[in-house]
Amino acid sequence: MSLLRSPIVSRILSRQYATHAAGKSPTAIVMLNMGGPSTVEETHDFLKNLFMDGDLIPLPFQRFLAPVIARRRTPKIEQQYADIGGGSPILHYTRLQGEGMAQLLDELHPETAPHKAYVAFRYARPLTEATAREMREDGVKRAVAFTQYPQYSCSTTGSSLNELYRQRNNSDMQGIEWSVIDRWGTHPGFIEAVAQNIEAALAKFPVEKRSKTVLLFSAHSLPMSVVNRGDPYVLEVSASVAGVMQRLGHSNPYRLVWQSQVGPSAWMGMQTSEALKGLARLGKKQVILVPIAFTSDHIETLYELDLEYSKEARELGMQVHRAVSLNDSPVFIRALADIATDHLRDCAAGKGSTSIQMDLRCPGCTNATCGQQKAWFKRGGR
Ligand SMILES: C=CC1=C(C)c2cc3[nH]c(cc4nc(cc5[nH]c(cc1n2)c(C)c5CCC(=O)O)C(CCC(=O)O)=C4C)c(C)c3C=C
Ligand SMILES: [Fe+2]
Ligand SMILES: [Fe+2]
Repeated sequence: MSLLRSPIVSRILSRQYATHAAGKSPTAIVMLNMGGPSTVEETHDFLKNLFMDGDLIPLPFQRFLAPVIARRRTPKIEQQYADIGGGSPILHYTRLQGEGMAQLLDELHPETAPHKAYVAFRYARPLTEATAREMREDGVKRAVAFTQYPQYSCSTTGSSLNELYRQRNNSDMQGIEWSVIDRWGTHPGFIEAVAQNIEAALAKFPVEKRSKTVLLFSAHSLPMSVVNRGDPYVLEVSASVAGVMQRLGHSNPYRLVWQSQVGPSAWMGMQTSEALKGLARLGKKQVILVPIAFTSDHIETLYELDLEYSKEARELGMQVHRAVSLNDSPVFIRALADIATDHLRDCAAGKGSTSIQMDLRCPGCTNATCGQQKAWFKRGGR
């Protein structure tokens, strides 16, 4: 079937036509995430943008060092994207999730309809500038910055919000009223979607082995320098794990471990790969790996968990399955729509344009942009 004739594409086109015909500018729901290279060739630009980001990796002489590090790292990471099928699926799934969410939102919150999902990535296309251009062309006057990181960190959601703030004087951004959905790691719909994927993975083990299977929740680690300045990410990931375990009725033993450390500094542990080795040594050989801090597949699930760690674990005689990522889960897409609905209702009720928690900077934060950004969003982006 040609792409243009597929039911999902024709539904989206007819919604866009209806919006245009009604002459009403859409309420923009801007899906913020880091992004990933959609093709292997985009890997270098992705890494360069990533290492240029002082909110994620503050480097001395950043403008000079970042391109050097990116170039050196590119061949290894290109190979990893080639090994997972030729690129990151983040854009594919973010668009799918956003379009599904916007459709549900039109029904759940008709007061602000029509809704249109936009994607603004921090390090890969579409970058914030391109998204802002698209929003101006659509005549957007009201926008919700909706982080796609369930748990807040200054190095992830904070970085995306700082970038939106830096772009505020861009002519495409003028006249837009903003509000922010800055975290949602304990939302019941998110918890339910993760729990259902764990149950499906548990079903792969024979009934008599199921309750002994260890659930190993794995999240991208953070440098200890970030944790120690009071970043809320570790606390919020832990809260997500607690929520999932409560929903599962504490049916299994579990741990939260951390993956994907980069570079020589100290990072939050225990590392996922070490935890698997430790469990093998203790004779706990049935494990389910559960990605808990990302909403779609990416290099950390498809390469690190599925290819690297699972292979190592099998060599230690372990049986390891991975809970699938949220990707196209309808339960998750409904959760996104519910989160956005609650937010739009709260805004209409005058309850503020960000969460109360977003107002509080990390006690050790010395990044002036963080403070200015929070104040700007609190004023509705004015
Ligand atoms: C919640 C998720 C993530 C946090 C927190 C996070 C922090 C963080 N990351 C780096 C450095 C790198 N991350 C890289 C890739 C990458 N990171 C995440 C998520 C989080 N990062 C994802 C989903 C991805 C992959 C994207 C995809 O596959 O599409 C990379 C590039 C890959 C590599 O070179 O290894 C780097 C570098 C730091 C320093 C950091 C906290 C400060
Ligand atoms: Fe990362
Ligand atoms: Fe900060």
